[in-house]
Amino acid sequence: MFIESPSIQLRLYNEIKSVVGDKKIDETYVNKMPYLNAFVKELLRKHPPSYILLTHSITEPVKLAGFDIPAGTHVEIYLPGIIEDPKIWSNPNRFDPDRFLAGGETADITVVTGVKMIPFGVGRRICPRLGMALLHVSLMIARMVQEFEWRL
Ligand code: HEM
Repeated sequence: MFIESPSIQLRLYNEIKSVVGDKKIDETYVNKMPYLNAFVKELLRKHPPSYILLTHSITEPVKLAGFDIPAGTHVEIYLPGIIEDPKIWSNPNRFDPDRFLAGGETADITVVTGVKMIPFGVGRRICPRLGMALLHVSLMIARMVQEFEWRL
């Protein structure tokens, strides 16, 4: 997304430059970069690596969104139902890291305080390596932007 948007790429680059200088970015800097963190969050909101989470099997009859689901049913969670819902997000189809900055929208990716954004799933089977994944995605993006200027 930063390749399509030079202004986003420039903000990422400027933040890296101001925090890291000429050193190579490593994991110790990632928490000091609010724009990078907002960018990665928006990336996982708008373009989660998988649009359908892992299948879950219903162990006892349950009502979901008004539907009676019998035990034994396999349930697929389709993320665009949440990602594209204007009741949940303002301008949901717009890629906009700023939505997470300056008191704007919030989303708890660990899903402790609410289910709004679930690229890593939710509940007991939530991705156990969520922290490691966030760090690696952040570092990959930051290194790409630090080393090169990307164009379409
Ligand atoms: C951006 C990267 C990643 C994303 C988006 C992601 C997403 C997910 C999702 C959606 C699930 C299913 C949760 C559910 O059942 O509802 C999951 C499960 C899992 N993930 Fe990840 N994951 C990522 C990276 C990783 C990494 C780096 C590791 C390990 C080093 C990992 C290990 C696992 C394991 C072991 C499970 C199964 C957990 C269980 O069923 O109890 N994931 N992940």
